[in-house]
Amino acid sequence: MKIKKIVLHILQMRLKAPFSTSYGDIHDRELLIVEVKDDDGAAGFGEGVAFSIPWYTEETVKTTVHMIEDFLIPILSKTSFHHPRELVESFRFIRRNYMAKAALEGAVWDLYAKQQNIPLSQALGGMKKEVEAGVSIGIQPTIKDLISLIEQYQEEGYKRVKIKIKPGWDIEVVKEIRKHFPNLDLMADANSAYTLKDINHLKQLDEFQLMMIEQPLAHDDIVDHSKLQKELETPICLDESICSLEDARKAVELRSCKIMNIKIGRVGGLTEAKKIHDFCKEQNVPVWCGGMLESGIGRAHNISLATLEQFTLPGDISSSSKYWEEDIIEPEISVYNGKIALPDSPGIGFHVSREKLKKYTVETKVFTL
Ligand SMILES: O=C(O)CCC(=O)C1=CC=C[C@@H](O)[C@@H]1C(=O)O
Ligand SMILES: [Mg+2]
Repeated sequence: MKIKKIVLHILQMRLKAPFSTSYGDIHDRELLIVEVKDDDGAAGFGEGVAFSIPWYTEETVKTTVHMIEDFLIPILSKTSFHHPRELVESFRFIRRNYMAKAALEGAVWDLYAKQQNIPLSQALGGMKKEVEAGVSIGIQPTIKDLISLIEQYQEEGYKRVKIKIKPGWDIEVVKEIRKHFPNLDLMADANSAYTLKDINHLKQLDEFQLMMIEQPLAHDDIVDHSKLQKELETPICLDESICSLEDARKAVELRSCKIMNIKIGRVGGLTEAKKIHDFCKEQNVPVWCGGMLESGIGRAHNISLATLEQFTLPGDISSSSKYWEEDIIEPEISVYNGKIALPDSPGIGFHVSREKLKKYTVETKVFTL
C-alpha cells in the first residue's frame, strides 16, 4: 500500500449534555480525525480517541498529534507494506501511545477495505449483519434523573444499560434502579474509583444481578482485580487495565476478570483488538466493544469490530444522536430495537461529510509523503 497524503483534522464538538464519570465532567469533545489518501485519491478515515485531559489513560489529543506527526508518519513514509496488520510491527519500537497508533492504523484499515471494495467488517473477518447496541449513562444529579434517563433509552430501544458508579453513588443507586427495572440488563463502570479496602462494600452489589462491574480498581492493575474477583460473585470486566494481548493473557491467567471490554484506541488499533478477540474466543471469555464518546467515524470502526464472533455482549455503541446534535457522517448511526445494522458499502460504510467536518474543525495539518 502506498500512502500519498495524511491530513490531521482537529475538531471541537459540544456534547448534547455533559458526560460525568468518577473522574469529572466532559462538556466538549476535542476530536482527532486522521485521513489517509492513496495515489488514486481514495481516502481512509480513523479517529484518535484520547481526551483533552489525560484522565482515562495517559494520552491526550496533543500527545497523539505529536506522536503521529513526529514519529508515526516518518515511519509510515519509509515503510512498504501490503496490509494494515503489518503496521503493528513497524510501530512497535514506539512504547505505548496506543491511541495515536490506533488513529493512524484505523485510517489505513478503512483505506485498505475501500481499495479492496469490501466493508471493513469483512476485512476484519466479521460475519454479523447487525450489532447489539448498549447505552452508557454518566453520573446524574439525582437518582430520579437517572431513572428517567433509563426509561427514555428503553423507549429508544436500548436493551442494555451501563451506569457509572463511584463511592457515594453506587449501592443505593443500583438498588433503586433494580426496584424500577428488575429485569434490565444492567452493568456498572467504576473507572478505577475503588481499592481493595472496599471489598466488603463492593460485595453488597452481588445481590443485584449486575451483568458485570467494570474496572473497579486501579487503571493499571491486574493483580488486585484477581483478589477482588475471588471475593465477588459479580463478574469483573476489565477496561483500562487491558492495553495489549499480553495484558489480556495475564488477566485471564490470573483470573482477574470474567469479561473483557475491547476498545480499539486503548489497545493500539484494530489489529491488536482482533488478536485480543481471538485470544478471548479461545479462552471462552466474552467480550464487548467499548466506546470513547467518538464521532461517527470512531463509532463506525467500533461497529465493524463488533461483528466478530466473540463480541457476544452489547457494546457501548449507541446512536449518533446520543451525544451529538449532528454527526459528521452520513447517514448518522441509528439504533432500531436495540440493534445497529451494518452498512454494506466499502470501508467504514458511512460517508464523511466534508461540510460538517469543516464546520467543527479548529486546526488542520497536512503531510505529503
Ligand atoms: O462512547 C460511549 O458511549 C461510552 C462512554 C463511556 O462509558 C466511557 C468513555 C470514556 C471513558 C469512560 O468514561 C467510559 C468508559 O470507561 O468506558
Ligand atoms: Mg470503562
